[in-house]
Amino acid sequence: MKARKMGETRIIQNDQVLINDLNNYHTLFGGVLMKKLDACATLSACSHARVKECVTASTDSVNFIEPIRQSDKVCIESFVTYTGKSSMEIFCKVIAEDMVTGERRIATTAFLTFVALDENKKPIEVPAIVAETEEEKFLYSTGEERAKIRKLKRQQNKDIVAHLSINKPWN
Ligand SMILES: CC(=O)SCCNC(=O)CCNC(=O)[C@H](O)C(C)(C)COP(=O)(O)OP(=O)(O)OC[C@H]1O[C@@H](n2cnc3c(N)ncnc32)[C@H](O)[C@@H]1OP(=O)(O)O
Repeated sequence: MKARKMGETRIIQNDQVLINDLNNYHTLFGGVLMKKLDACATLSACSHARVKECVTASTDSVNFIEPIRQSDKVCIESFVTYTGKSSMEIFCKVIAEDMVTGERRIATTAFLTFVALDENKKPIEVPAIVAETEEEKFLYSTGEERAKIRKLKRQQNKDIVAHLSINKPWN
């Protein structure tokens, strides 16, 4: 399977901040942004795997670094930064740009893990990824460590799930 360049998986979405997407503090709702990240990351994953279905397996912490205001333009960038057998790590970078001053700042970052599925909804192998720019090379070189932590967290979560009740809370 031929490796794909990170740039080929890069999705860029520019957006305005709509009034209905604001919270009580007049900044963009975190949940609204998370939905946008998931949508961009899906396109990055599918561009890499070239299959019909790529599902979100997990999301690492979403880091809300700076609030996003209504006067900002929001630019979401997502691209594949690391791959396993069937899984893909997608990095999302959100830049808020003040539309009056033009000042740009990193507002949010997140890593999401997607899994490519075949026609029978089973995990299917994905191509390797090739980093080209300095930013891409840094993200790739630190990917193995993040993958290890994720594996550990998955196991921890399995232990938690094994202890969860599925009884109706009111019984
Ligand atoms: C775009 C959307 O909105 S999709 C909707 C939300 N997402 C979903 O509904 C997905 C629901 N979950 C699932 O279908 C399954 O749990 C799957 C497909 C994610 C994993 O299926 P499993 O049968 O557990 O597959 P398996 O154990 O073989 O793991 C497949 C790969 O996923 C990775 N993986 C599975 N769960 C996780 C997780 N929580 N975090 C990170 N990676 C994970 C595995 O490490 C493995 O990677 P590799 O192939 O690169 O080694």
